[in-house]
Amino acid sequence: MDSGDSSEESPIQAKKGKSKTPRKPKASVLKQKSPAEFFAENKNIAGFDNPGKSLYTTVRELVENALDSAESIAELPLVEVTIEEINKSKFNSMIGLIDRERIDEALYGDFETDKAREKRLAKEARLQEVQAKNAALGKKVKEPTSAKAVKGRGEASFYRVTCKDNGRGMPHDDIPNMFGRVLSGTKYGLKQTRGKFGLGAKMALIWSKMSTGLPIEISSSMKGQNYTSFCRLDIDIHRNIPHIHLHEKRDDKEQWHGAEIQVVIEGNWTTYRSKILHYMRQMAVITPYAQFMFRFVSDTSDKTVSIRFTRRTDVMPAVPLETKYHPSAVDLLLIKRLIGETTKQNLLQFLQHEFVNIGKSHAERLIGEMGPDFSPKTLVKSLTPQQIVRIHQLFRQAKFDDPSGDCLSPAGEYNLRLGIIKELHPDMVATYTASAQVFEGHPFIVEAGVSLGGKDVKQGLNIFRFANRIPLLFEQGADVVTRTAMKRINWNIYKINQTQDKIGVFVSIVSTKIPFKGTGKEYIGDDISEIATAVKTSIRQCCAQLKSKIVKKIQAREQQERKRNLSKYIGDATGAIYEILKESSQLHVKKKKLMEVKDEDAEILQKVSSRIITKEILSEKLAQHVEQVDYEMAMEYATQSGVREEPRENIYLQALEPQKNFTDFHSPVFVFRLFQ
Ligand SMILES: Nc1ncnc2c1ncn2[C@@H]1O[C@H](COP(=O)(O)OP(=O)(O)OP(=O)(O)O)[C@@H](O)[C@H]1O
Repeated sequence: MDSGDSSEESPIQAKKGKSKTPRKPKASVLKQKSPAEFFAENKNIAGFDNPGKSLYTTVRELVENALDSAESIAELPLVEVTIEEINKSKFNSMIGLIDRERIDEALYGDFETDKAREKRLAKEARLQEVQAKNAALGKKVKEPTSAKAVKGRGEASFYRVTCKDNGRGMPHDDIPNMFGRVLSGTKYGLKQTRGKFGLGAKMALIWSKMSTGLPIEISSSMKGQNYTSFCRLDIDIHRNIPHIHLHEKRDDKEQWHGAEIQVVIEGNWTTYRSKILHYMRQMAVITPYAQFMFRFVSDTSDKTVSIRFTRRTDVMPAVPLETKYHPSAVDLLLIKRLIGETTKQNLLQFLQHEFVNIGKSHAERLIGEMGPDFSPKTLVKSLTPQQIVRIHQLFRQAKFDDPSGDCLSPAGEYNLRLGIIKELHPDMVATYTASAQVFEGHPFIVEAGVSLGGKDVKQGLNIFRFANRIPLLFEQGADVVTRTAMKRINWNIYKINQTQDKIGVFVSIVSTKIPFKGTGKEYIGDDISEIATAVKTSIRQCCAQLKSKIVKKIQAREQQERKRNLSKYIGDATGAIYEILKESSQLHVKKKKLMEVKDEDAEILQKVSSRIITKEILSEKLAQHVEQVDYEMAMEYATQSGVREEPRENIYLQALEPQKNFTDFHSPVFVFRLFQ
């Protein structure tokens, strides 16, 4: 398997050896690798970089398969994910290995020499001292990390990951190939799906084979079947074929349809816990019509986690449709493949039926342009390699209408908004769906949401990215969404403070081809101008909606503050005025004749002494006056800023389903659209 055979030595290494005559380098031997071998050796390509990431990717692959499966039969998804921690002795008993006590401690990676122990204890004592001092000064004290708690290099953690769904299930006979043959799947057509490569589930199996040696177990039942298929298998890495341990039909007593996949792998819950929980939460945001049950089960009960992400709506995006290729999205190889697969006889039919946006007359014109050795009747299977190159050249140069986004299935503004509200509880949220656009012949749709405030949201930008309704959690920095939100949106002009406010930015991109960058399906590059522009426009549209709400809120707050400021002094002012009035009224009674008091003032003083004017009445009148002044100030402000009528506000409506039959009613201030 390993081409760099360890027995081989380089000429440089050989020189260092005792022998004076350098060994001859062996002639390189031609070897082949199976796809399974390749991915086993380069598992980071598929997101299996280390045990922690492998646990995360396994969960992700199984959940995405479960959703694809339920949605393919238009069933509201119900997905149950359980990660069960398996301690070492349980794992050993599972594989039939007897637990052995350590005899020669010094053999182990975590062995501590007396000197090292002394050093560690001294360090711990010093740390404790510092902490005691800090505690005495009322400073924050960090939890001490005991060096003993650090695991030895060889101490692995094992987990049983189970994912159960209510999807389509799988045909009994196909199961072994679906799980035991790398690069086999049912999602290769030109269609918006979460899965694409026919790799994910097999990678989980390869990782389990590499880390625990245990097989994968699949239970599945399809609608209308009276049995459940059960299959336990692993993969023959060298031959890239399934190695079946057990494959049988069992009674389906529950009338269940769906699949349950179970795999035991090495992982690291401690380091990837938050990533896995974030992933589940973000999946719940973009899939509010699904019900997710997530459990982490451990012998240590305080580690146990159980979270239900409840379904909030029955409105499910339409099932994405398989579409044909756009002429500008094909290469030579693809044209050859389409020629090989087509059922059409001649070139005219082939062009019309195997591609989108080529009608009959358009096809005739294209054939005319190809040259004299082409005719509408040319048999497509008889095309020479040169002729195929000519077709390809013309496809690259000719003008075609853009493909429509009808085959795509975005989450929908309704679902996106609902998902954000249900998981984040923001103070404000705005959403926007851009119309379908095209990149290299592939249609794509960008949807965006921007929220302010909410639970578990940090100050500043909180970016949530989705591609074909999969949350993307890694490689955030280089992603088109992150870059756009950080660099190309002037948040200030929308009255949003980029560093102080808790801003949620949600961008979901769906397409028949997501132009992922890098090796994993982790981020979309910033270099595709069509996508970058659509992302920017969508975020800005959301911000514009929020701005009108924010301005209203600021005005209301200012008015409240003005009123509060005035009201604040009512008590003191009343007290002071009343005291003066009281004193004056007493004086007035005593020296009535001596004092020169105007009639109306005398009347007031009279009312004060006869308690017709009391402190309470005075306070009440002042409060009424503040109310009046406040109203007048608000009116004056409104007149100055040009608002002469009731304030207007834009409303943003989005149809739940893109329907074409409608009637518009126009008024000077709005258009009312009625769908039939
Ligand atoms: N839960 C499931 N329900 C029904 N079919 C499933 C399920 N899980 C896997 N499959 C089938 O097995 C095939 C292989 O799955 P796998 O995860 O290896 O690849 P994929 O989902 O097609 O693509 P990707 O590697 O991009 O995820 C799928 O195409 C699907 O047909």
